[in-house]
Amino acid sequence: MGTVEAANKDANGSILEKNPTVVFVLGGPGSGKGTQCANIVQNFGYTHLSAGDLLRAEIKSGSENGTMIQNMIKEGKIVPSEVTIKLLQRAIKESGNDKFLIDGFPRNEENRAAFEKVTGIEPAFVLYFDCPEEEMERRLLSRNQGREDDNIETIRKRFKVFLDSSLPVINYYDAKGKVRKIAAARPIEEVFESVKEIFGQKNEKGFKWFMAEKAV
Ligand SMILES: Nc1ncnc2c1ncn2[C@@H]1O[C@H](COP(=O)(O)OP(=O)(O)OP(=O)(O)O)[C@@H](O)[C@H]1O
Ligand SMILES: Nc1ccn([C@@H]2O[C@H](COP(=O)(O)O)[C@@H](O)[C@H]2O)c(=O)n1
Ligand SMILES: [Mg+2]
Repeated sequence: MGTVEAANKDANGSILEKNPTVVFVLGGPGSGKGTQCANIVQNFGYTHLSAGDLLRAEIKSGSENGTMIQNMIKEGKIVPSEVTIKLLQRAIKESGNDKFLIDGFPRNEENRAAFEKVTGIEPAFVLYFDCPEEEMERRLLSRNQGREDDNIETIRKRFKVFLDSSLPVINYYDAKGKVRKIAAARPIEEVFESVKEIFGQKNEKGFKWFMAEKAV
């Protein structure tokens, strides 16, 4: 199968109608990915797909994978890619859109390689919210959304997984010139001003392509 066909394969191996634009939104737990994605959706017409939200919805749906997912999330561990990618592909197909913010994915090398292999999709770029742990910890402990993983014990495990498994994925994309790094330890509106600079400027492919070596 050629690249274009591979790029359009869905969860069942059938061919998707569109070849979507994908932006991966990465950053540590509590760095503000979900908050900023909501702003991007309002301003730039993307569909926001949070891998964590899709996994939590899968638990609630009573799926056969529910208990396994719940246990992984409680431990801050990464759910096998096969499960998460199926959820993402289904959401992409059901959205009817062709522009996606994929938030919290890929979280490790297995996520990254499996998504590329199964879908053939390369991200347009990777938005990386860079935030110190102390700030992320403060935010998570006062989020109050009833998440089972927003307790200090699980938060520490999530930070370790981020450093050990997720940062290498960000470094992988950085080496390909695809990372747009944002200094995230600022007020929400200020962070969004930097985000807008990245989404607001376009070239013939729809984006301003540049090397963001420093956080904007
Ligand atoms: N720039 C900011 N300044 C202060 N608080 C913020 C900022 N951005 C987000 N928050 C708050 O911090 C908490 C975490 O934000 P958010 O849920 O967007 O993070 P996240 O990166 O999606 O986290 P997770 O990976 O755990 O899903 C929320 O309560 C949110 O309101
Ligand atoms: N690619 C992913 C994304 C998330 N998880 C699990 O969900 C938890 C919460 O994710 P958030 O993005 O909402 O913080 C995360 O700690 C993982 O347990 C995953 O397995 N794979
Ligand atoms: Mg989130």
